[in-house]
Amino acid sequence: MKNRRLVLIDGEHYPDVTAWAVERLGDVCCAVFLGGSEKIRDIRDIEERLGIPVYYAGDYLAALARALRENDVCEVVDLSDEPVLNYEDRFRIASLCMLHGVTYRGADFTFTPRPLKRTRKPSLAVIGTGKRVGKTAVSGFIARTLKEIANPVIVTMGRGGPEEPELIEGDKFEITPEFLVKLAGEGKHAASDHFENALTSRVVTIGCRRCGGGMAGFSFFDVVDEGVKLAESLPNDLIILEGSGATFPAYRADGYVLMVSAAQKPDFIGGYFGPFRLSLADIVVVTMADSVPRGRLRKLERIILEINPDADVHLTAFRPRPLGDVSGKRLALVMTSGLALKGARRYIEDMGADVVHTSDNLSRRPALRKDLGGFEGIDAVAVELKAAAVDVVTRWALERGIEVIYLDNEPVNIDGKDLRRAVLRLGRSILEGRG
Ligand SMILES: Nc1ncnc2c1ncn2[C@@H]1O[C@H](COP(=O)(O)OP(=O)(O)OP(=O)(O)O)[C@@H](O)[C@H]1O
Ligand SMILES: O=C(O)[C@@H](COP(=O)(O)O)OP(=O)(O)O
Repeated sequence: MKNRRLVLIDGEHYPDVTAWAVERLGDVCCAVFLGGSEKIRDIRDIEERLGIPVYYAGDYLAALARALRENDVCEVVDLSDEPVLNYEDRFRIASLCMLHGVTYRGADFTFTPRPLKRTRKPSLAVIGTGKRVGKTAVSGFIARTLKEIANPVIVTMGRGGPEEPELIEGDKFEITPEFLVKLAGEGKHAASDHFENALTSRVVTIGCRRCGGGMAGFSFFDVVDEGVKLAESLPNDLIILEGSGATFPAYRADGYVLMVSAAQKPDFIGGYFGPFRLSLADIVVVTMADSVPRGRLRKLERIILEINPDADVHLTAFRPRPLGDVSGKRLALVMTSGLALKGARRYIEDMGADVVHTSDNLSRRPALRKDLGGFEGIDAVAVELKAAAVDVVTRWALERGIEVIYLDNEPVNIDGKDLRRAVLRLGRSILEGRG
């Protein structure tokens, strides 16, 4: 029965002290010995004193993983402490507990995962280690790629999403600037991910709302369950579950693609709850890999493969994919960051555009409005469908009769591998595995 406890113990406590704590806890089915030898002679002494199985291995995480596989526990209680465990150790243990869906509780902390539900239809989760790491860009790429073998629907969960799941039949109608400005006029976040995915990939999308995000990746409140229920009722045969920021839907998907930005602090990938997300991943897409030195990329790859040796790691960069013709036009180019702008500008100019104005303030409305004031003599504005792209930029352009060309970000491999083939392989294994 799932209300039993596993305790973490060490040799820095006298066996009598550990036994006393186990007695006070109650309902303990087994223990994992983490190390330390100061106050014990032999692990078998502890096992005899406690009268429960004690798991032990050179690598305590391996011992804990085995104990969790072999025992149906609801929580792991940490009766250890410094110097056997430090902060890094505890976050590695916490990640493993989240992966197994069990609570990790210590003297002054508790990490509790949300139960991961299963979708009835085959599902693929597209999650990330942070905001703007490329989930939406890659999720759209995945949807366009898997349209070759499936009929996908993308369920998103943005902080600007609707209270009731909103169905956008991106496969049936073209999303225009006028349509989006009308939505913004109704008070909606018209740059929300479900609009962006429908626009860039011409697939069915369902927008949901979430508020708050924990450290392991769970949102505080969301309406994803209702969104998945709607997706299950549609004729689509594959559900793509897109995360938001560093949170992701509380579902055990059939496959995972994890986005990691090369620009993020390595500690956030290899530490805290990075190992939890990395352990879920079938494919790890390192985005913006062209914006950091090779040595840093190699270090990031080492971190990823040490934690998940089976992950298929792809080093990628983004290339702008205008959803309209930019050639021969005098353009204002508007994006969310200076790095993005620098990366995209030359590709847009190689397509024959004359970029005469730029702004990297798409997420900073006052500065963006100031930049717009200086956009003179342009034929069109090219803008990502994010942040203030509709309620500020698109509205400004339409009021002046200026064309709006939305930009998608297309992931391209810079490591000689083929992300498209990897996605097709994963998609096929999910469909066949659940077919
Ligand atoms: N060459 C580049 N270098 C750095 N950043 C880039 C480059 N090209 C595009 N970008 C940025 O990468 C980001 C990818 O955004 P995207 O919305 O796909 O991420 P996300 O993880 O889905 O974000 P959110 O959590 O907001 O949904 C965009 O903000 C884009 O401006
Ligand atoms: O509200 C949404 O759908 C997304 C995208 O909106 P922008 O960030 O692009 O404005 O925000 P998220 O909460 O995922 O960061």
